[in-house]
Amino acid sequence: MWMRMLQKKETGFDAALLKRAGIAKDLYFIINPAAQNNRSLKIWKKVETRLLAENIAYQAFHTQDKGHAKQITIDILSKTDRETTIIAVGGDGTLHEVINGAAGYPHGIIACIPAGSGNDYVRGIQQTNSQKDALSLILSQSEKRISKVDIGYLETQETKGFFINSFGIGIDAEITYDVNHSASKKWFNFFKIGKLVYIYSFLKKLFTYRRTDMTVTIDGRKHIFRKVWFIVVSNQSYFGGGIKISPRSEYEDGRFNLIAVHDIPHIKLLFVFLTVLWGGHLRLKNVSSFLGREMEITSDKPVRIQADGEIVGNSKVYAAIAPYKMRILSKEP
Ligand SMILES: Nc1ncnc2c1ncn2[C@@H]1O[C@H](COP(=O)(O)OP(=O)(O)OP(=O)(O)O)[C@@H](O)[C@H]1O
Repeated sequence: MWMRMLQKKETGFDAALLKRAGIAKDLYFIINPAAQNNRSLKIWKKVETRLLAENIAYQAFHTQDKGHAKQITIDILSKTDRETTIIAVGGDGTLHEVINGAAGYPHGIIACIPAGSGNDYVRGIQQTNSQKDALSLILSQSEKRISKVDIGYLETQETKGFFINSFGIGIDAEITYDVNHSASKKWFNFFKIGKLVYIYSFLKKLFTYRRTDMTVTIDGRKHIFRKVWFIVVSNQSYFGGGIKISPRSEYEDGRFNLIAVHDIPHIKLLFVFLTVLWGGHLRLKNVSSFLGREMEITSDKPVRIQADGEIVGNSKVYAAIAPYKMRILSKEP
């Protein structure tokens, strides 16, 4: 009976119901129905079927708009001090919002059922991009699977908040903007090749993007890069839907890895992306790599900035490792 009541609740909140169910950690699923061009709902149906079959108590909330996943997360975590697992059913954008809602609540544990187009978080941090494995991980409720992961704090002229994967300034953010506003994303997702949309957009931007000079300060030390294609500051290895741009990133070491790709011709940029396949890009002369806790980047001309695949600003960004870690569920690498 209580199971049925829990499943029906989509917008309410009643921790007492879960307490009566007697489970160690409360489970809340936040589903973004718009992720992967609405395919996420089919994924959620499969998850729901398994939850029902295994008689698992949970609550589910569907987001109604951008920003809603953050608000739902705050609503859940601010009303309890019980161990609470919040599961984003969506892509990196949904997870970005959940992280922003959960930051500062030590009883929150974050997980993700991959249902987006790129899914860099599950690839790099959760360590599994299989929906089935992700759900098993969530249902195992094992303490051993909870890792304490760094998150980044970021400020631009337009916004401030947290990120978990990376942020980037330059052509990567222009591609992010293009992908999120193009009709082609729908078609790539339709044919289940969602991450190829980034490559398609990259090829479109390659000959139109205007490189700019950027000034970077890393833990107080200043560097100037000329004709920058992009600078990415990573907490984990992957960005752009599976590109292993930052293979040396460790998400528990209290440092970011900054990679700047600068002052190279168009054709060589293609070569850089080929060498990424085996990590060879880090040995190229105009690919610079630094580790640090605090970074400030200023571009000479306006250029977009993305964080976890969401556009967060233009031209100037400050970021630092946040003072607290995020508890996340992850498979052993
Ligand atoms: N109900 C909703 N309607 C429209 N957009 C929404 C809704 N809920 C969330 N969003 C927004 O949808 C956007 C895309 O979500 P998300 O990034 O999770 O999926 P994706 O783009 O398919 O995946 P990825 O980022 O991994 O490529 C996010 O910016 C999020 O804020």
